[in-house]
Amino acid sequence: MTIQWFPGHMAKARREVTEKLKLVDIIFELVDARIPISSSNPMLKEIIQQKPRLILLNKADIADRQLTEKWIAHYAKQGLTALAVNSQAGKGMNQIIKASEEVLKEKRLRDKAKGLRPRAIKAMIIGIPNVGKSTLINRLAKRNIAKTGNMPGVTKAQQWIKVGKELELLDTPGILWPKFEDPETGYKLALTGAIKDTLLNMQDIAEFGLEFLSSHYPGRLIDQYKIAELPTDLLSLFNVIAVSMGHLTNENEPDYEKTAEKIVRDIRLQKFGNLSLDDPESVEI
Ligand SMILES: Nc1nc2c(ncn2[C@@H]2O[C@H](COP(=O)(O)OP(=O)(O)OP(=O)(O)O)[C@@H](O)[C@H]2O)c(=O)[nH]1
Repeated sequence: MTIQWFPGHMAKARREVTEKLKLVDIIFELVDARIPISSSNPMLKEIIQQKPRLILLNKADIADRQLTEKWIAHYAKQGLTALAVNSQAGKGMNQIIKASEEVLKEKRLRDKAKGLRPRAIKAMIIGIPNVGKSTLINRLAKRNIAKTGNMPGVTKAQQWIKVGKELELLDTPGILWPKFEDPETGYKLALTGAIKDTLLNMQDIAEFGLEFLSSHYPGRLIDQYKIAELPTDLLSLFNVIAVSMGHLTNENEPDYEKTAEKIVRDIRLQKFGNLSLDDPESVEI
């Protein structure tokens, strides 16, 4: 199942998030550590207004560690706190509570000065489909609350979950749409499994992936497909991989469809190791 983000659906998603915003002190903006910008919502700031936000770079276990550090430093320069987390393994969960307290420190001091009793921080998770919202909720709750799956758009229910004494989390995340502005973002979302393949042309996705790998990780490309030397043009590279992998048609021509599927699958299965496709130095922010 894929959410088709028609204007009506976007307006509804926005309304739902705006409603829930009133209930919480802080937003946990969940993004994919491999594509922090491409997996963010283009209107988040406008939607949440002044609400404090903690950025969680999820799936950090399969992202390029150096780039994740670069992203954290990049956000810090903007006065934003970002944490690398791995919701699947439950790594970084304690830091989430500590960082929330830090982000809300001044507000909590002001509340104290007003004589208000300290209470648990109320939070909600917001993110695009398939970024790991349900997995994170289940990890923080230490039990299965929400439905998870490797398909965008499968989250339901609504209640508060106690996470220790300090945090209460809405059990239903806010789901917002990804960016659609440029084809590059689409390819990155497809390569990380955030959107369905059928929304884009498989050969275009593979081509983008190959171009990215040849410029950023040529050694891994050579090793994975046992290529002697990287051709400089993409068509020759496609041909070399097709031959090397034995993806040929009955006429012994390169089978572009099969080869493209193989390349995309291999990227998603981390056959090239940990990859991050957004770099704060090259992505337009
Ligand atoms: N490697 C890795 N995979 C993760 C992590 N967190 C979630 N996943 C996987 O990502 C996929 C999507 O996770 P979900 O929790 O269903 O994502 P969601 O954001 O709730 O998705 P929707 O319900 O579609 O909005 C699942 O296959 C998870 O196992 C993580 O930290 N690391």
